Amino acid sequence: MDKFVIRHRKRSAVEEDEWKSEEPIKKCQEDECEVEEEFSQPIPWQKFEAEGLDCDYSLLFDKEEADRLFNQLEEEVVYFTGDKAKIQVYGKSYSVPRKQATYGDEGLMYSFSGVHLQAKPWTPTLEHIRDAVTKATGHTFNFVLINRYKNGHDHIGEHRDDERELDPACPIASVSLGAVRDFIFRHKDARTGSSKRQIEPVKLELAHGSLLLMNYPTNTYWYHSLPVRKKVKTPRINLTFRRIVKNRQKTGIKME
Ligand SMILES: O=C(O)CCC(=O)C(=O)O
Ligand SMILES: [Fe+2]
Repeated sequence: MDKFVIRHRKRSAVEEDEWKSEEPIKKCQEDECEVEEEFSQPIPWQKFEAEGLDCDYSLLFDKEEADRLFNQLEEEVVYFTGDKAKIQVYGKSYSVPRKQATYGDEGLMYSFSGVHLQAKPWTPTLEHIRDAVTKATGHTFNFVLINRYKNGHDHIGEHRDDERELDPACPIASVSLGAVRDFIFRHKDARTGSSKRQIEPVKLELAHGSLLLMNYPTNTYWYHSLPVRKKVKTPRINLTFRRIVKNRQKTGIKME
């Protein structure tokens, strides 16, 4: 078994078309997926793997708690506006197709594509979610990047979170709240160029209250994206908890 897909609901015809327009994938049956229970909390984990890809997926919060956390974040989180909500590509300024915020330990900074985003101090809700992730995984985090997608038009393009200031021993822990969205991994050798290889993408759905761990070396070999899904009418908040090594701090994610 080398590929997984995790689906939580039946798709409409339009959604099926959107999936089919991306490359096909091999599906596995739920019962083929390994369930890991090696972390401190007895929540069931699904492991999915491919060449150079190692991720763990779980439902961290039940619907009631996920709803509550989503609503609290809608009250609490202050997103960047103005120049801080834009990126620079070859000297031109572009608006990011989503809203972003960064929180974390004092003095931490996140930089990409010409913007430098200072971490705001943790809020109580963010501390609560961070601590739940730590309890479930055994890993500690000093920074979170928050992306808010107002509907299915908001998205994030293919990129890797492979910056040298991220501690490779610590997975990137991605918590999703709100609308279910598709999430796609593509191997770097399956993208473009003369050495392009036939490696199937890995597609999954990130559910309300879910936790996805991207373990080393996933972000070395695989790009990921949250594509446009026009049928999605409701918002989603994603929190990627990270561990930044302070004295290595320089840049953040690179958008390509
Ligand atoms: O919204 C997501 O699920 C992904 C966000 C992401 O890739 C990132 O913050 O680097
Ligand atoms: Fe990312």
